[in-house]
Amino acid sequence: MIGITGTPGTGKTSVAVELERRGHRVVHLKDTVQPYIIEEDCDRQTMVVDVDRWVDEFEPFDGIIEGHLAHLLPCDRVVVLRCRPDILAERLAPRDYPQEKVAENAEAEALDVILIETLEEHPDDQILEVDTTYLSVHECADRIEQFIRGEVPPSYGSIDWTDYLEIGR
Ligand SMILES: Nc1ncnc2c1ncn2[C@@H]1O[C@H](COP(=O)(O)OP(=O)(O)OP(=O)(O)O)[C@@H](O)[C@H]1O
Repeated sequence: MIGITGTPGTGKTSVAVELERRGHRVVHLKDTVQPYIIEEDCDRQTMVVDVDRWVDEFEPFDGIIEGHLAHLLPCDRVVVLRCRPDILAERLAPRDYPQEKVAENAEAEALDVILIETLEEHPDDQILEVDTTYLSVHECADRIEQFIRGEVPPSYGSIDWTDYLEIGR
């Protein structure tokens, strides 16, 4: 099972749809969490999920799981999509999120939050970080397919976006 994770707006859904089009079996996290929703957080326009129970009850499969919690699952390998925080804020702009939520996501991206969480769950040699800032969805899908085939080695840690901590504030 390959996980595709990342901060909202990094392009997980877009690349997963492309990989699905190329014949991969893809499961979208948002289609699996419905039974685990505890409450709706209206201020943050988000659902609160019982993550522990969702992880416990998730049945691994041979394919790709896409979503911002995918790295918490027992994946064999994990792709962490990244996007430079200022560009991430631009990608999130059409969503009509409160400014606070855009800034929160940009800050999480600047602080490598999802990568750090991924490193807490998975060994180094199972992780590929992909900077999508200047890659098309097709190019991201190519990179992930190469990683799945073993043609691109695991790697992470070359990104430093601490200069972008104040984006959206
Ligand atoms: N590689 C890319 N280059 C440029 N724009 C992209 C790229 N990937 C996605 N986008 C655009 O960024 C926006 C967010 O993409 P997408 O919904 O796929 O992100 P996501 O990580 O799945 O977000 P969420 O976690 O909220 O579902 C969309 O408008 C999409 O068209």
